[in-house]
Amino acid sequence: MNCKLISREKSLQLPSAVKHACHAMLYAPSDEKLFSHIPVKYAVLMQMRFDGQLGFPGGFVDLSDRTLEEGLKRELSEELDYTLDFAESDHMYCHIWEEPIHLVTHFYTKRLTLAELRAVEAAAVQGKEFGLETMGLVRVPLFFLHDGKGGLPSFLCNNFIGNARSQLVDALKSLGIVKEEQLKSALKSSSR
Ligand SMILES: O=c1[nH]cnc2c1ncn2[C@H]1C[C@H](O)[C@@H](COP(=O)(O)OP(=O)(O)O)O1
Repeated sequence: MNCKLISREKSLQLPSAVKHACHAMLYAPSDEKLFSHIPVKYAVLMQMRFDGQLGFPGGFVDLSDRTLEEGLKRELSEELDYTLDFAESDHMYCHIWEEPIHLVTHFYTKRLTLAELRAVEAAAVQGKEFGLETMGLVRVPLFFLHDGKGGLPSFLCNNFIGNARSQLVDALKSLGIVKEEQLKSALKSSSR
């Protein structure tokens, strides 16, 4: 992937021709159980985009947005028909891309309650972008089936936009949602 880590501070000093896009991983602790006995532990949201790739909700920051977080809030409200506030502390990291356009992608994570996350899911299907820009929110299967492939390893075999796949893996690791060893094994089986 043709992108490099850059600090948030440096990214904001780049020339105005460089575009900024913000995307967010919404997640919630969950007491749900798969097949009534496998604890799910967390619900993590991604979305199926219009182009058939998986990514996180969000999009380009406009000149009218006073801050990155305001741009993210506006994009989420357009895409998901749900209003969520973001703080600078929700910013996880950002990357600069030189090809195909000069772009900085900012990645945020936001912890919700399960009730809030379900409200986001319910609102999204009513949103004006549902079935158009956004083909639907999906929960990331975080479990591992006995065959070693089903669950997270299979999910990681999908097509992801930009660096959304590594954003997902980094967030699952840094937030302690999936253990490092399990992530390594999921990445290994998904590359076979
Ligand atoms: O989830 C993502 N993670 C990293 N980069 C992403 C993600 N989704 C899109 N992108 C990149 C590639 C796109 O060209 C830009 C803008 O994003 P997009 O969501 O398509 O923007 P609009 O909704 O059209 O504003 O970011």
